[in-house]
Amino acid sequence: MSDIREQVMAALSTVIEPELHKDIVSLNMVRDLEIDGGTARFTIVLTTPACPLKDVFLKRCEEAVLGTVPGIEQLDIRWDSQVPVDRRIQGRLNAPMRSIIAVSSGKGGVGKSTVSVNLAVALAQEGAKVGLIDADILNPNVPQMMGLNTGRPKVVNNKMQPIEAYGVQIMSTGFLTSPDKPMIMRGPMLHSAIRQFFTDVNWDQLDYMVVDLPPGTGDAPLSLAQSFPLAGAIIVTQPQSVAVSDAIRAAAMFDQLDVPVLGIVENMTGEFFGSGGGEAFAQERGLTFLGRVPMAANVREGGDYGRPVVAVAPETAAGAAFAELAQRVAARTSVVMMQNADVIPINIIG
Ligand SMILES: Nc1ncnc2c1ncn2[C@@H]1O[C@H](COP(=O)(O)OP(=O)(O)OP(=O)(O)O)[C@@H](O)[C@H]1O
Repeated sequence: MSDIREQVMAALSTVIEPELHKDIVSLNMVRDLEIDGGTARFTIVLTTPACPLKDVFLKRCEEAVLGTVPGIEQLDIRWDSQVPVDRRIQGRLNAPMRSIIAVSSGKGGVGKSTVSVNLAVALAQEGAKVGLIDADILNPNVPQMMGLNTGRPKVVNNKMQPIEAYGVQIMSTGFLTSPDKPMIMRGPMLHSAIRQFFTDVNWDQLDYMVVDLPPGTGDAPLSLAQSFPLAGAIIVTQPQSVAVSDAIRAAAMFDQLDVPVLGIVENMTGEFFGSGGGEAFAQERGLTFLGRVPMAANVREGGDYGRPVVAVAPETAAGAAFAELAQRVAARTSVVMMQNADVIPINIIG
């Protein structure tokens, strides 16, 4: 029996993880192999629950094992996932989260908060544990976009309780102020307010913390991007060239700060703003193009009425675009994290 197990493992070690370019056995993604008659049963541990490659793995494992290991006629694969752990978060923030993803834009109004909200909801729909910090302290839009009008968060053990909607844990200054009494804060106060959102909130153990940064490349986004250990940043742009030139500035800012750019999202494509500017920019700079989201009435209404389109209309073009976007972001985050020396990959977590 152990002989067959070894043969199955040897066959599986020819299956290469397409994005990490290593075989799935040395990555320790194959666990708990059992042979039961003609069935090989095992678990594959992915680097994200939102993995777009499950079908590819299934097919490649079948090709590797069936017909090469005598007596094995079928595979019974169970799926599990472990998002890599960014150790800098424990060291610098002591906050219970594995990775932090910033959503940014070169200028205001391009749909950064809309992308943050739908990305967070889509990742949660895939089974990830997700938090969302609205770091746009002076113009917090996340509560409205998530349909939350809840008042102040409860305090438990001297920490605020995050407020949950659509499976996502959320913290925003929108919960602490009212639109007619906006917060007046200067740089250092803004900064310590956001730090408290990481450290003084009772977050569950999260796979992904999505941070909706303030727009642009001014002091506030710059100092935030600099002081929190980001796995990487997403840049949202509209397709037209004026918007793209602002996105170029955002990319340059992250380069200077040594924050990896996870990729470019082109939002509001269609007749009005056109299409393709964000993708062309990504190609020119050697950045990943994460996808485009069409300009659609249901996206705006979703924001206005607090019903994220990826949750309430996943079958529409915009809903499907956000779901695909989330998978690409998750896959890209794993790849970028695994290249970072401060990250504990799945092959060590055991
Ligand atoms: N794909 C889309 N189709 C239609 N409307 C959209 C789309 N994306 C965003 N919007 C709408 O555009 C407006 C601006 O979006 P949003 O608030 O997300 O932008 P932002 O970049 O976060 O802005 P800010 O600079 O204020 O933070 C909102 O009314 C939103 O509903």
